[in-house]
Amino acid sequence: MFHIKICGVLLKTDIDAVHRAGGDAVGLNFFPPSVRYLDPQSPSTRELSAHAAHRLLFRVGVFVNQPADAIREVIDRVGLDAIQLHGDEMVSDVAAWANLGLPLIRAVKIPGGKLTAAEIEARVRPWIDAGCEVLLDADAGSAHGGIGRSLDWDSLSDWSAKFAAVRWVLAGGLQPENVAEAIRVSGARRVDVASGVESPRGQKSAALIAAFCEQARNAWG
Ligand SMILES: O=C(O)c1ccccc1N[C@@H]1O[C@H](COP(=O)(O)O)[C@@H](O)[C@H]1O
Repeated sequence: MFHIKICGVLLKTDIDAVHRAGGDAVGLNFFPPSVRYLDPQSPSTRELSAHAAHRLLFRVGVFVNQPADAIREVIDRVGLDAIQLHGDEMVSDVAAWANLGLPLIRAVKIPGGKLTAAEIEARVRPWIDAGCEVLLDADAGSAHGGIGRSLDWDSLSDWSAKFAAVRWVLAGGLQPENVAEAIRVSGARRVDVASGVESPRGQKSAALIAAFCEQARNAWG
């Protein structure tokens, strides 16, 4: 689906920076409390999404606890390529979102500290079996995401080695300084970042986006 996703873009210049840096996806955030929130009713959000499509970037809509009907309205109005469910959604409800006809990415919140491969697998497996791709992020409490908290990459390495067929995305606390190490230790083939490429918080930095993408690509060789 993508290798490097820069999440929470707000401006066309952010999208141009992702394109220049060699990222292949952007996240459009539709969670109102987030500093990265985009109003789906605003014409500028549709223009932003169209600009990402023009740059051939994969557009992922980030939603928190939104019913399928509400997400359908955003898709129709803004244009998206995939849906990221980043709240407390229940796997038993997945059919409603699957009916929207776009790939589903489930953010699985992983608690801090060491976990066994079996403990991670227990959290991930129901979503994989329901047809979702999974993005592993730190538990951010009521913020749900985007707070720069890292996972225990060693634990992920044990899990991904045992369950090598699972396609997954590493998120949580990544930044230019640690993304190569995170990839090396965890074995991630895909990464996602929001706060780690911002300065100040909420404002994407073209220099940090470029450094992040370069470090990730170098780590993959
Ligand atoms: O970015 C946000 O504000 C956000 C809000 C609610 C749900 C998800 C959000 N972002 C996602 O969280 C991960 C991790 O963020 P960070 O890199 O640790 O700052 C991010 O990649 C987004 O997919």
